[in-house]
Amino acid sequence: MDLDAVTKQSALHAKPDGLTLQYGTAGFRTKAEHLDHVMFRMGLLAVLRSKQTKSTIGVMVTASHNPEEDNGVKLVDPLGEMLAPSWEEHATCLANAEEQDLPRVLVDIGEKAAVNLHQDAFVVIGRDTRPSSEKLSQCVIDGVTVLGGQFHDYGLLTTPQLHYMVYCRNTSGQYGKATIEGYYQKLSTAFVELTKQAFCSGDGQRTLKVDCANGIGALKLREMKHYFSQGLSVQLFNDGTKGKLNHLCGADFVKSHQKPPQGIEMKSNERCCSFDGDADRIIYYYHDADGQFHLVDGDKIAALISSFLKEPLLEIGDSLSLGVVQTAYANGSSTRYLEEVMKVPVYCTKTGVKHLHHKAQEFDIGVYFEANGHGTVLFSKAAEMKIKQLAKELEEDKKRKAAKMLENVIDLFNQATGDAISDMLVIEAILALKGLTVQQWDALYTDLPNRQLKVKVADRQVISTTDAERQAVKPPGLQEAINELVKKYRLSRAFVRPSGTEDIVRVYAEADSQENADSLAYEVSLAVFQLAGGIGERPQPAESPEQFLDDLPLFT
Ligand SMILES: CC(=O)N[C@H]1[C@@H](OP(=O)(O)O)O[C@H](CO)[C@@H](O)[C@@H]1O
Ligand SMILES: [Mg+2]
Repeated sequence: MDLDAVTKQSALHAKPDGLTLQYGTAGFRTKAEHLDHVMFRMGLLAVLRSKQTKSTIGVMVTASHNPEEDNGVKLVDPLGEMLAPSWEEHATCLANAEEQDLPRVLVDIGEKAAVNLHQDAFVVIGRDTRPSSEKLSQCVIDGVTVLGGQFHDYGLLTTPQLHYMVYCRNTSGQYGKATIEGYYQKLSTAFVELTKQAFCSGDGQRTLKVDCANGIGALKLREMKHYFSQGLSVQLFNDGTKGKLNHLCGADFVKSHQKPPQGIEMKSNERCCSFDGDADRIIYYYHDADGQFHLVDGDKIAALISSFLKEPLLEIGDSLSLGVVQTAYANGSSTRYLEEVMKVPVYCTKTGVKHLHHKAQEFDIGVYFEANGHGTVLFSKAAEMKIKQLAKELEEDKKRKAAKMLENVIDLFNQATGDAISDMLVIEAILALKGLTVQQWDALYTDLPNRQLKVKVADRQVISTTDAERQAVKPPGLQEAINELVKKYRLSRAFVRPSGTEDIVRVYAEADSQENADSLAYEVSLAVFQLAGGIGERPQPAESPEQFLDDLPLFT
């Protein structure tokens, strides 16, 4: 390592005094103007990680669903998965080192992680459409270059596309071609193959309205839609030509406000969906004939996919294990439906896709979705080989068809991470094959009314949790208070946890009616405010439930 060169270059990306940041649930996120040094240093770290794993490492510049003025960065590990937890710690140390300590911290990480510095390094970089992203990705490149790493800058990509590129490059192209064209072709071929049957049976062409959150999803979907246009016609809204990124639109807005985005024309019973700002989440919704809004969220996506997969799995007669992974935010009705009606085992992990992804890897087929629409389905290598073999060998027509169908499903899902475009195509294929309308899909089960709130406290780390974040162990008395409040309502459940991406505590409550879910959420917020050091205004009862969401400024 040429540490003099690092020191010199680093001075051009100097760290603001006193700024400390944490590698959180989804990497570093804050106001874009504070990220120059973080980007440079993540370029350095990506080189070390690449040398250590002897693999290509990805760096994605994005702040997903957060406001346009924010930005962020995360590293992608060799098989397209999130950075290993021990390296998250290195990332935090490196990002927070004062200028004069940087060389020492760098050497330290190299030693602790036993990095062979003579090894070559290769880093791939992608960025979203934020105005700050281009300059910030140049800072990453400066960091990679000063440590002698090679790189390929893909420029504008969705987050899942960058994960895909990393996965392809580290499996010598076996997963697919590491180009944008390769991504489009792999997914659309699988989609067209999968839906051939449905469209032969005269269902005709289907249309879907897509709110692209004024983000990267719009650019990429516009390029891609020609590849699958015989099977599905997508109409793009909030395509970034006018509106601001994630402002009053996108998957996060729709899910948390439980209302449609601005900028989309919805006719009754039309199927619509929203991506988030970096196109790794998707949420569906529609207006019924009475003009009532219905949200079809990540839990319902998991239910649709699991019920679809069960059939061909039974047909091929091989006992491949299927499991569904959720978080505590999953609607209670969805868990009940999956366990009691679908008879599939359901597991709950901590919030954050890396936890769900990890758990889903334990099954032959692991379905995981956060309620907010981030998820995918993972097929173990063994399951994939088995299915491919059966698709080739089986004589009996029905069985072979089922295996072929599963083969295409494997190709259509992004095996590296949740992907709005890939999930959209899977969902559209399932609806077409099953002849289901969005209303019929929505009717699989009825969501329990629920409410999510945010509470500001002086230090959110005073709350610690256990049991996949469903129980608070600290501060003393908080869990007891929640238990008492929950007892007052029917079909009720509530929990609190410090957010990993915002400087707030999140409160979740569900109950038999919206009114009760709102009051329970309010009462629990008050308990948090009182017992966990609330600051600012005390939580108010929900005159307009949205006031809670709108009043609190995002920290990220
Ligand atoms: C309740 C909720 O939606 N939490 C989100 C949010 O995490 P928090 O730790 O809750 O801030 O951002 C994460 C990253 O995008 C996402 O994985 C997660 O689901
Ligand atoms: Mg996202």
